[in-house]
Amino acid sequence: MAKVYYNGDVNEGFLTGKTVAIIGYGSQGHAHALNLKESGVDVIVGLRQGKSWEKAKEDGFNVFPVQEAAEKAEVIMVLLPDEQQPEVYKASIESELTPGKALVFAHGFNIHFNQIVPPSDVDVFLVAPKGPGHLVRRTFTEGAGVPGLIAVYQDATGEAKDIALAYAKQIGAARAGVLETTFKEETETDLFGEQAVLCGGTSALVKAGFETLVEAGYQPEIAYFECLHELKLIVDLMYEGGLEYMRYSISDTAQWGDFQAGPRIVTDETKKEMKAILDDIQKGKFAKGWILENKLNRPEYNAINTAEANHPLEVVGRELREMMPFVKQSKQKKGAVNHGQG
Ligand SMILES: NC(=O)C1=CN([C@@H]2O[C@H](COP(=O)(O)OP(=O)(O)OC[C@H]3O[C@@H](n4cnc5c(N)ncnc54)[C@H](OP(=O)(O)O)[C@@H]3O)[C@@H](O)[C@H]2O)C=CC1
Ligand SMILES: CC[C@](O)(C(C)=O)C(=O)O
Ligand SMILES: [Mg+2]
Ligand SMILES: [Mg+2]
Repeated sequence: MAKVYYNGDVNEGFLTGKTVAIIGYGSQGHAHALNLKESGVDVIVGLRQGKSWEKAKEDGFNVFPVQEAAEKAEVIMVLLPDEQQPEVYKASIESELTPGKALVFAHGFNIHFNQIVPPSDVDVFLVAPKGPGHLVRRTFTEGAGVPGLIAVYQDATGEAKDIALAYAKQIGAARAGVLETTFKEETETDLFGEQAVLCGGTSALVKAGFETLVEAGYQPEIAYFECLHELKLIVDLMYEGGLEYMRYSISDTAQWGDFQAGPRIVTDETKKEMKAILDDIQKGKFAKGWILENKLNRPEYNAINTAEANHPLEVVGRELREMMPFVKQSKQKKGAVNHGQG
């Protein structure tokens, strides 16, 4: 079994006396900055002028233009959107990477796919929470945490792994468990997970279920509750106790249906497609396409995004959630709204 690091295994002292610059104050950025600050770490934030700048200031941070923040810090955590990172790195971070500093990421994309090539005399590592930033923040405030991965790409100081572990501990990840990996493994598994299972696979499953019921004449509101709203309640049980606990809680009728229907939905064909998706990731085909899509100003991304927002599932869901004030809406992932509450 792999070594899993918990709080007691980690010496947070490796961050003592170091200033950490959090570059970006979005989903991950606000969570890392606030969790580190509340763990006693000296944190500054690097941004461009705009909404996030104001939000980070409201949250009590000293905020600087990216280059100034990178200049002031020993540990520079890059929490900008992946596609923005290479340009900002070239313009404002590279020049501030004096020997012995640490360049840090929450995802290995730009290092693994050679979009950022750091100098050899700095530490380069990643601390990648295995969960959305708003949950990294929310769980931390609740005394819990989201698991994380660390990986060292360059160890110029001889302390890169210890600093990575200390960072992971101070954002709360070692409360849940931290594993060591490589940039390659983190990048490929993260892309696969979000595409095939967590985001792509789940969204497609929910939509197909909703459409099947509505096309058969059932009420959209019932289809929404059945295929989307209740998914959270079912996944919560899996989170707490695996498939076993979910199946313990559901009826035996549902469990028999699960055994019979599941393999008809996720078939050998589906698994073959999953393997093809993984292959595209491993060979760099997905990365190449995403980089190109951004160079072209995201024509396909924007068109799909608009169509998805207008899908009947989303329309009916918005109306139903209005009547459920207890369902939190962390509305603007990218907009630094409601970051404090997750
Ligand atoms: N989202 C998640 O939960 C997870 C993300 N990651 C990784 O974490 C990293 C950050 O992702 P995520 O948190 O989603 O990013 P976001 O899209 O939430 O980041 C947006 C932030 O970046 C700022 N920003 C964007 N462009 C620039 C720029 N050119 N110059 C300065 N600031 C800029 C925005 O400021 P402004 O308000 O001015 O636009 C905002 O503060 C990525 O590497 C991602 O793969 C890893 C695990 C999970
Ligand atoms: C599942 C999506 C994710 O990988 C994440 C929240 O971990 C991301 O890139 O946002
Ligand atoms: Mg992820
Ligand atoms: Mg990801």
